[in-house]
Amino acid sequence: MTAATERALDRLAATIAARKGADPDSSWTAKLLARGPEKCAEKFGEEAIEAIIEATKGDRARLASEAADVLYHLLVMLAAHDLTLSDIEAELERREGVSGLAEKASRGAGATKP
Ligand SMILES: N=c1c2ncn([C@@H]3O[C@H](COP(=O)(O)OP(=O)(O)OP(=O)(O)O)[C@@H](O)[C@H]3O)c2ncn1[C@@H]1O[C@H](COP(=O)(O)O)[C@@H](O)[C@H]1O
Repeated sequence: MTAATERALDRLAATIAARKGADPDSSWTAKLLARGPEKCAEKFGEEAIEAIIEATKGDRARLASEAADVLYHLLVMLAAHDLTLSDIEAELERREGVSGLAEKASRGAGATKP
């Protein structure tokens, strides 16, 4: 991830946080949040499936567009649960340096295929 992408993600997260409690008629984000956490999760799921479909087709531009939808809807779903990008970054930092293979072995999960 480039520094520019990080900044865009931070700005988007801040915009989404600012939409909490805003007038639903003034903003798509506010409208989605007003419909509740379950609706936000449903929309995230729909966008994830659209990204999966594009990933199987090989059109990188369309996949990038769908991936942007996924990130936006992920942040909205997290905001619906009062989770911030910082919360997720803290979890990612906690995992840094721990191989997925080692983590899996520590849980006694034997499979070696992803
Ligand atoms: N990044 C996004 C973003 N990505 C997707 N979307 C919206 O998410 C909606 C998805 O709805 P739908 O699933 O119905 O649309 P669809 O995926 O095209 O599906 P179909 O219509 O094909 O069924 C669309 O209206 C998109 O415009 C977004 N809406 C807002 N943002 C960001 O959030 C900011 C604040 O937006 P508002 O809250 O609307 O002010 C914006 O400035 C943007 O930076």
